[in-house]
Amino acid sequence: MTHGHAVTAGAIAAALDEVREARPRVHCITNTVAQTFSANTLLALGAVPSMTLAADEIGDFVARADGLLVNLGTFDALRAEAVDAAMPAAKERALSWCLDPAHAESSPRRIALARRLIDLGPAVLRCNADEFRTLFEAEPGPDTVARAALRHGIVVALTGARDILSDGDRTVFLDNGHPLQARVTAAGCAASAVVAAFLAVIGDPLIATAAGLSAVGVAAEIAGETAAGPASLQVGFLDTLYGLDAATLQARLTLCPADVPAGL
Ligand SMILES: Nc1ncnc2c1ncn2[C@@H]1O[C@H](COP(=O)(O)OP(=O)(O)OP(=O)(O)O)[C@@H](O)[C@H]1O
Ligand SMILES: Cc1ncsc1CCO
Ligand SMILES: [Mg+2]
Repeated sequence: MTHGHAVTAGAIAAALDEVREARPRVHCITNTVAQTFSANTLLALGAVPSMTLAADEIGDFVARADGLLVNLGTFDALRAEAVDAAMPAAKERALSWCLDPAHAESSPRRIALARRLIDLGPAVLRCNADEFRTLFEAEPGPDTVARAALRHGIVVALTGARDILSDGDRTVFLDNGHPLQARVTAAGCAASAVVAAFLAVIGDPLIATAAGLSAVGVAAEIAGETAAGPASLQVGFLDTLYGLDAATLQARLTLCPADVPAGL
């Protein structure tokens, strides 16, 4: 395991500016529920989404992309073929990609798929607590997240009221966000798309993940201050993400290192 730099508020704020400047193209193999909101979230951030799934052209899209998301929600035959057709191009481009094992807990097929894709080496696995429990057969916590990251050589980002992020060496908590996010469908899927955009630009995958999830969390938190419910949260989130500047992100960031015992 290579030891990366400390995950600092300054590095996270700088990452937002870098992503805005780079305008990365992010190809998303994602579920039918998440597609429009994820594309709008990427556009609000300043990234360029594409969503095509057809096996005979997805390779061309990925060949032009800077980032890639694979999300297992509504994982039908079209999406299964899309993943197989996309992977050679992603490998050729050496893309750092994000895996979202949406609803892995719901079927044995989904668990097997998620495990097969983890073995293909995503840079980041972004999951919720149910998905984490199912995939790693452990209760979510900083030590179990760090152990999963270390075992697979990836960043594991577990989201919820408190996000826990680890690359097996560095483990951090992020407390930004708003409870109404859990009442907007595919908020986590959109967060994974944002992580894919940051991975396309930022070389350190843990810093990319922390920056992506904190941009989402801070935007939701600000939007939540005036939202009347889930619908206005969703609208306000897109507007706030669009207008979010690095100084506001840095000022509102609630990041702290987690103390994980050595020798996992
Ligand atoms: N109670 C909460 N308080 C603050 N932030 C939250 C809360 N619940 C979720 N979030 C935030 O919402 C975002 C989505 O995470 P969540 O864990 O709900 O994803 P998910 O379960 O995969 O969602 P979906 O499958 O609907 O896309 C994350 O950025 C997370 O930090
Ligand atoms: C509701 C739903 N069903 C499959 S994917 C999805 C959105 C993310 O949970
Ligand atoms: Mg999810």
